[in-house]
This record gives sequence, structure tokens and C-alpha cells, in this order.
Amino acid sequence: MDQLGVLPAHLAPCTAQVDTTGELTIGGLSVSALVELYGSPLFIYDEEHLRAQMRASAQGFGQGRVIYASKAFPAVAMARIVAQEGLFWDAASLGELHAALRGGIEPAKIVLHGNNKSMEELSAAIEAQVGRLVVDSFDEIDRLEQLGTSRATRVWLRVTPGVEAHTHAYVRTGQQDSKFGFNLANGDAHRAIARVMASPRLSLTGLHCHIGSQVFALDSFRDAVAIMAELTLESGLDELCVGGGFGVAYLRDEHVPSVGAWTGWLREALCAHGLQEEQIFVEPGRAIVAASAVTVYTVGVIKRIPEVRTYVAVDGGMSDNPRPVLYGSGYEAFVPTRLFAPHDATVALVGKHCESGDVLVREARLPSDLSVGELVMTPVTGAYGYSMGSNYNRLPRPAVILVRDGRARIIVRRETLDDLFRLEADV
Ligand SMILES: Cc1ncc(COP(=O)(O)O)c(C=O)c1O
Ligand SMILES: N[C@@H](CCCC[NH3+])C(=O)O
Repeated sequence: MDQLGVLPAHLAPCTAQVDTTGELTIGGLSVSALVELYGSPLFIYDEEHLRAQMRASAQGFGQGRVIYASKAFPAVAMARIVAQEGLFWDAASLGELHAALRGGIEPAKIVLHGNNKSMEELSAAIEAQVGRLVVDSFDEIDRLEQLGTSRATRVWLRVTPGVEAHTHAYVRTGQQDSKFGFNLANGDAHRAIARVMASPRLSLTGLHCHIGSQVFALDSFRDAVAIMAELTLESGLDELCVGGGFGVAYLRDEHVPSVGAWTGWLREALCAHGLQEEQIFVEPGRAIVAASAVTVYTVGVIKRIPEVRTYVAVDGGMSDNPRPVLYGSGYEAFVPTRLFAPHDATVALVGKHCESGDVLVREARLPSDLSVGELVMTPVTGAYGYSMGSNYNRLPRPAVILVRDGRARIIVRRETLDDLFRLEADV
């Protein structure tokens, strides 16, 4: 089915269905019943969708290995699923490393990233015996040598290949002017390779690059693959990771390759450049997790300004989804209990924060007879929503639930007022 009422199927989690009354179900459970049980706002993740995306990414990549970029959604429950599906886990901090360990990811399948890793992060990674440590700077090489690492720690170097990915400037990472990695053009990458190869304490096994996030153009990857494959082979290294960043559809008119198509294309391109499947890695985050979740809100206020605009205010906002404010990202909105109703009015869907910029969807299509108390849902919020959320205006973070086969589990409970004050001293 291409449509679930007015909801385009490609924006919905894979188990989403619409019942005869127009109500959306996910994992066999009605969205309104879930909100009744777990409260609003609510993140609903579809476990089958997550597993299907992980399997598709791995299948497309053949013998290559898929690393889940956990920053997109680094919950412990997510780590458990990643462990069961056999993927690797990219951690970019001590917190993301601990989520992996708590979720049962084998340390050998953890890849530690970060452009400014602390001594504490480096020693925790070495102690845990993570599978790959991705070195990002000359200062980090100094730190590792000070720490007295042994050659048991496998090291990759993050290279900045000088590729301008076609995406938002804030999430572009492969160009020369970047805080990440060793630049290829000015000779830093070659100097770092020579230095780490000569080190008695470090064992260089591969290279890494990541050109940016929410990238749609295959051309950007094509250039990065060619440059990185050549550098890996000329340096005599065994492993190459070409990062993630595969774009996903957020809007009804956007259509993008599936995650399996992305990884399949990269596998072919890397092999065409002379690498063996066993040598290659990819690192998608968003493409695995984004469309697996929806956020459901409750409408609290409808403000109509004739001939100007209608504002529909919900009980969350930029604290549970900062992407529209940060990157001007677009989303769609739907009433999950009335998917057969025409969504015939254009309104601004806004949050409850003290900022005029706290807009979730600037021009949302919602029913013209929408009323206070109804539910509104934004799909494709599984990546960089909860993980980049905040407590701005002292809003407690929403609950996150995982649904599957008619069963729901809380994987992150809703914050309470006590949670909000737990760090404050009693003065
Ligand atoms: C090191 C690294 N690897 C992989 C990714 C992939 O994340 P995504 O596929 O969500 O863009 C990122 C973030 O963009 C990253 O910083
Ligand atoms: N947080 C960004 C992506 C950054 C990826 C991290 N390297 C986003 O939503 O879209």
C-alpha cells in the first residue's frame, strides 16, 4: 500500500496500518491507546522496522561490515537490538560507549570516534578493548602514546578527503575546512599514516572518512570512495570505512534509495576500486533509525489570525525535535486518529517553548476542523530527535516506547519533575 489514508507509506514505520475507522496502528497497537497509556508527547519506535533496516543494510553490504552510528539514537535498548542483529556500534563519547556496553555489544564490535577524545575516553576504550579506535588528530596520537597503548588496539585514521557533500553546511564533514580528521590535501593524512605506522604502541589497520549527513547525491560518495580506496591500497592497509550519511525522506514528495540500495552501491563501488568485501565498512545512523519512529503530541491551543496564519500549539517542540530550528529541516504532520479525514488546512505546527522560532512544521497540512485535545503526529523522528533533545524551559523529556507484535515496552521512561532537579544542590 502506498498510502495509509493521507499518510504516505514511505514516511511510516513498516508495521504501520490504518484501521477501518482511520486510526493508525504501529506494531499492532493503536497510537491513541498508546498515548492514553504512556502519555504525551510520546516517541513510538517500531522494532520490526529497526530490525528490517539493519538486515537490509547488512544484506546490501555483503561480507562488508555495518556500523550503526549510534548518535542518531543511542538508547541501551537500541544497543541490545544492534547486538542481536550483529552490527557494529559507533560511539562518539564515553556515554555512547557505555550505552553499547550496557546493551551487550561485544567490545570488539565497538568503534570509538571523536574529534577531541579525552584521556578518560581513550583509556576507557582501551580498557574495554574496543574493536577500532578512530584517531582524529596529532594531539590524539600524542595522548595515545602517553597512555602507553599496546599494539592490541586496532587504530584507524579519520581522513578528510576534501569532498564537498551536497547537504546542509552544519552537517558537512568531508571538506578541507573541517574540524574533523587529517586533511589529505595538505599532507597531514600521509604524515599521520607514517607516524602511526612507525609507532611501536599503535597498530594501524585502516582508514575512515565521513563526508556528511543527510546526503542525497551519489556523486559525493563516488568521489570519496575513489580517493579513499586509492589511499588505503597505496598505504597497504587492510580496512576502509566510508562513513554514513545516507539521506532519508522526511517529506511526502521525497523519495530516496533504500538503505540496502545505498550499501549495495557502495559495496560495488569499493570492490570496483580493488577492495575485497571483507575489508570494507559503512556507518549509517539516520538511514537505520529515522523512519522507525513517530512523535505523537497533543494539541493544546489553536490560534487563528484571520488572513495571517493559524498556529497549532502542541505539548512539545524544539526540546524533543531541534532539527527544524537547527537546520530548517522539514517534516510532515498528521492526525493519527483520523487518517481518512482530509488534511485540508495549512497551519504552523508550533511547540510550547518561549521562542518564536519554536516551529515543528512551518506549513503543516492538517484537518481544518482540528480541535484542542486531538493528537498530532510527526513521522520520521527516530534519528537526532530524542538524542539531540533538551530540557529547555525545564520541560521533562518524553517517554520512548518500543512496539512489536501487539506489545509495547517503555525503553526510556518519561522524566519527572524530580528528574529535572536531581543535579541541583540544595542551597
Ligand atoms: C563519524 C560518523 N559516522 C557516521 C555518521 C553517520 O550518521 P548518519 O548516517 O546518521 O548521517 C556520522 C554522522 O553524520 C558520523 O559523525
Ligand atoms: N544531527 C544532524 C546530523 C549530524 C550527524 C552527526 N555526524 C542531523 O540531524 O540531522
